Amino acid sequence: MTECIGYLGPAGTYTEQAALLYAPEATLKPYPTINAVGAAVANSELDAGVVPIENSLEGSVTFTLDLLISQSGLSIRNEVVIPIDHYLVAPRGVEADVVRVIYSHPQALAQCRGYLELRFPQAQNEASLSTVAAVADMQASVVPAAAICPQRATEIYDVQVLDRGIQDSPVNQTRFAVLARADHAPTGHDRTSICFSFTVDRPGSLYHCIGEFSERNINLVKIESRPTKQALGRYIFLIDCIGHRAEPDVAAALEGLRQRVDMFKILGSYPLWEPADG
Ligand SMILES: O=C(O)C(=O)Cc1ccccc1
Repeated sequence: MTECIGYLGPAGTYTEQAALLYAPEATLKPYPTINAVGAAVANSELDAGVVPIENSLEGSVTFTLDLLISQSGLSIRNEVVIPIDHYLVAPRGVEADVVRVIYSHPQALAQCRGYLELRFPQAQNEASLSTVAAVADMQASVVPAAAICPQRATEIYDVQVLDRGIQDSPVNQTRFAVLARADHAPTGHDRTSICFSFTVDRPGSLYHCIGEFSERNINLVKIESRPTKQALGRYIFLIDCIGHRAEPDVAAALEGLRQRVDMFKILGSYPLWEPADG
């Protein structure tokens, strides 16, 4: 049966591109927010959902991290990485020198921060739910507006392209997570994502947790923290390591860590993304 896969829409977003690359045969369904995609996966309305998780210029997409931390019944089943090339568009007849508002997804605005400060110092930046929602917001604007969007959106909407490649670095890649109710079976080239927190703050707590991996020669590829949202200065740590949770060394490290912490959650083991050109 064809899989039904949700994504942060509407049609034309970078997330849709990632979903198409991941599952060209699937039925794709757009959702307005990352949380809506997560909820639809968790309640079985969807087989899977694609959401952005990390960008090479801007770092983590915190909405997605917070969703993974808080929503039960949700795992990462795969990852997809695509290059991001931003276009600046305006309604036909609106030239760059009259633009007063620029709409986009907060990640896209952040990835073009330097360009916007240099070229549009007077324009106000406005957050939209996605880069394609930004084009609709721009068209509804009563003041002259522009939007930062993917090339695909310039084909879907009747807009004029003011500029392209406007991100602050030519190397701009986003990693997307494919969310499902279960993670992936081992492939031999996997990554595992976990999160955990401590109730009591003691010297060396985090050091000993990380030691569980280094003792077993397991490579950590990401570590960061999010606020618990319960008290200032209290954090949930997120770690990615190489290997699958079913591999004996990884399983032992995870068990060792679990015994050292108060909250522990495996967000998923899934195959490492392999670029098409190897
Ligand atoms: O808004 C989009 O098109 C998205 O898919 C989110 C996003 C925004 C900016 C870079 C990568 C993904």
